[in-house]
Amino acid sequence: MASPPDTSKSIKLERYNSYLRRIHSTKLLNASSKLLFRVTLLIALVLILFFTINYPPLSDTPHHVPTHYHSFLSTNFFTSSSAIGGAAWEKQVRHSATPRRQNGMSVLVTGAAGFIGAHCSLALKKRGDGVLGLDNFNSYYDPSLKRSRQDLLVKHQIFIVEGDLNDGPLLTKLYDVVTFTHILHLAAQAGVRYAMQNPQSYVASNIAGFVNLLEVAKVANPQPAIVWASSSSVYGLNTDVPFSESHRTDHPASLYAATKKAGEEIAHTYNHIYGLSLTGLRFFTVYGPWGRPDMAYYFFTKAILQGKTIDVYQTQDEKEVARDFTYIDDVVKGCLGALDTAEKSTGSGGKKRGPAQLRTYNLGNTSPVPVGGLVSILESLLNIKAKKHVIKMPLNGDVPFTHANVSLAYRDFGYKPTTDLLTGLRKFVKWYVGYYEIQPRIKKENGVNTSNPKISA
Ligand SMILES: O=C(O)[C@H]1O[C@H](OP(=O)(O)OP(=O)(O)OC[C@H]2O[C@@H](n3ccc(=O)[nH]c3=O)[C@H](O)[C@@H]2O)[C@H](O)[C@@H](O)[C@H]1O
Repeated sequence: MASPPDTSKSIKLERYNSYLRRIHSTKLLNASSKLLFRVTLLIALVLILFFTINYPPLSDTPHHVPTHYHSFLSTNFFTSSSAIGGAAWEKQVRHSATPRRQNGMSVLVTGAAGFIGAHCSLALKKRGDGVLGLDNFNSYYDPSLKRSRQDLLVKHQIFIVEGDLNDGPLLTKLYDVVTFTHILHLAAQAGVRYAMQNPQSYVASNIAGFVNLLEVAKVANPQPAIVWASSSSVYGLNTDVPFSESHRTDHPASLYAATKKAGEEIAHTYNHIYGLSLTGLRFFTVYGPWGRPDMAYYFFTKAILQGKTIDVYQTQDEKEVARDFTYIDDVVKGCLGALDTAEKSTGSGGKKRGPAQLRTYNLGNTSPVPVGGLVSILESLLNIKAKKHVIKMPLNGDVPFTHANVSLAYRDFGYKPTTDLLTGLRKFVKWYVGYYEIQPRIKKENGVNTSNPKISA
């Protein structure tokens, strides 16, 4: 009989093989679960990234501008202040916007850290109206000047929200917190000549930004009355003098002027369709303390003090170029007059309920001065002879002259400019040398001293 086969070896082998299979399958399982874990992690990260980019939380970021506007906005736009949307922030917003007098207004001032915006904000606050500022603090000119204006406003309990006109959710949020009775819309891309360098910034602020503001205002309940900054530049190459509101404005000389003119047409549309009360103010070369460094009177002062040459423009036929320079305090009175006489908007729920007020006014000085005259006044106030380089005006959007007829503004809200160029520039120079801590060779008899002057609004 054959001996039975020795199975012990094959059983051992089988057990060993099964052990190896188990180890192998466990390893496989481990490897596949690791892979699964990594893939899940990656998907989660991608999803988080996607939602963060497309739906940024309102409360976490002060600036949430639609991505397609990013290219229009200056890099400085992204400087941040306190987080928007929190309880502390809402408290500041409410406090700033609450009027302190009976029947006072609650005004949203856009461009509040700007030249005219800062002066108007102070004037409104001083008489007991509530003011909330909005400004993007862009770097078109030295933002530290805007910060200094902000410091001044903060001292007067005026809070400026740091944000952009194109930020719809932010504007909506402001309306959720405050029932504004009025908007004084002064935020804009200003400057005639800069439009050749950065045309898109004019479209972004003066057209897209304005439309965005009106879109939010039209659905507000109640709708606010809006007073906003147009410009004397809309008269373009008009030769009828003085410029009256009924004159032609369809031949602008710069893109800046064209965007302001577009603003006037846009205002007409929102008034017509939605019953928004709209008043456009055509400002004529506004100057004064805390002014804009991109304007001629300002950078001429700087250049004269530094002994640098200034370009003084002439027309092509060698005539003097002239401007109806208007002092800031006069313009502030005009802005407040326009706000005081603005009628209520008539729409509600985004629908017009009746005809609403639509107005346009010149706010000028009614007495043009040639640029040469401006330079002579500065020479005399600074007691320094300017190094003048008289050249023909380059084709840069400038117009040869401006001259306002202000009878409409006088009739409707008593607008009457009272400051001549010498008086206004004296106040400007006094502020300038104080602000920049300059000790110029200023004649005492010019009434300019170097003590640090206060804003005169
Ligand atoms: O009323 C307005 O709606 C506009 O006013 C202002 O524009 P303008 O009236 O052009 O003021 P501004 O630049 O100070 O030039 C003053 C004079 O100096 C001449 N000028 C200028 C530069 C130069 O180098 N040389 C020179 O002679 C120049 O030819 C001009 O005659 C605002 O900037 C603008 O934002 C808008 O608000």
